[in-house]
Amino acid sequence: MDYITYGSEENGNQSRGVIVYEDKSDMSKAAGRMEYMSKHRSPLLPVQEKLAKVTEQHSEGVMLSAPDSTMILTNMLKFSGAKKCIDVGVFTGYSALSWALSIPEDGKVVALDVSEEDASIGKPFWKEAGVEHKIDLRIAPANKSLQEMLDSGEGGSYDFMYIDADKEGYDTYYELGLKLLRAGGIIAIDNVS
Ligand SMILES: C[S@@+](CC[C@H](N)C(=O)[O-])C[C@H]1O[C@@H](n2cnc3c(N)ncnc32)[C@H](O)[C@@H]1O
Repeated sequence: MDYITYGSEENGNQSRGVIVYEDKSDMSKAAGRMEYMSKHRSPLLPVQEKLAKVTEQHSEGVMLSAPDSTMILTNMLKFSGAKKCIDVGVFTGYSALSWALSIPEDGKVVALDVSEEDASIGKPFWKEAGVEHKIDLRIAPANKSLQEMLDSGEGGSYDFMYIDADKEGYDTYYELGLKLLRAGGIIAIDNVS
């Protein structure tokens, strides 16, 4: 995870800003920080551990969102009282699971991916965690799903968006995200250094 941006000028937010969270030009410092976080963060829930382990066996298991980075974001979701989230790039469902665990019972995660097969790996874990009712999985290119959400009048209503999919699509996802987020909402973007 590299940048976190807040809100949208279009939605009237006054406090838009960018935090550079990780400087990949100095990997030794980054590795030190990751080691510190791994040692001092709260433990993962057993269901998160299990899904992470299953994902590691996947031929593209390296795509799994880093549990340490994900945990920072889940804390932000809890502190900010987020209810409505968008997960762009589901893979085996680890990030969607983490957001769903961090929002209230009536919250929702709209989870977007093109691979039904990979996303289906996560479904039993969503169920085991008791959060499957919060996750609305949509299998289609994310730009199409995001545009449909805007067209159906959901602009300015989301609290949080996590972008972790095809890099070519990031500009589009970001721009559509700015329209879908409420003022003060958060967009977190993975791997953009
Ligand atoms: C790095 S993985 C996501 C990892 C996931 N966030 C996690 O928690 O482990 C990237 C995902 O983006 C998906 N993807 C690629 N192109 C896409 C597109 N155009 N629209 C939606 N998802 C896409 C891939 O199928 C893949 O599952």
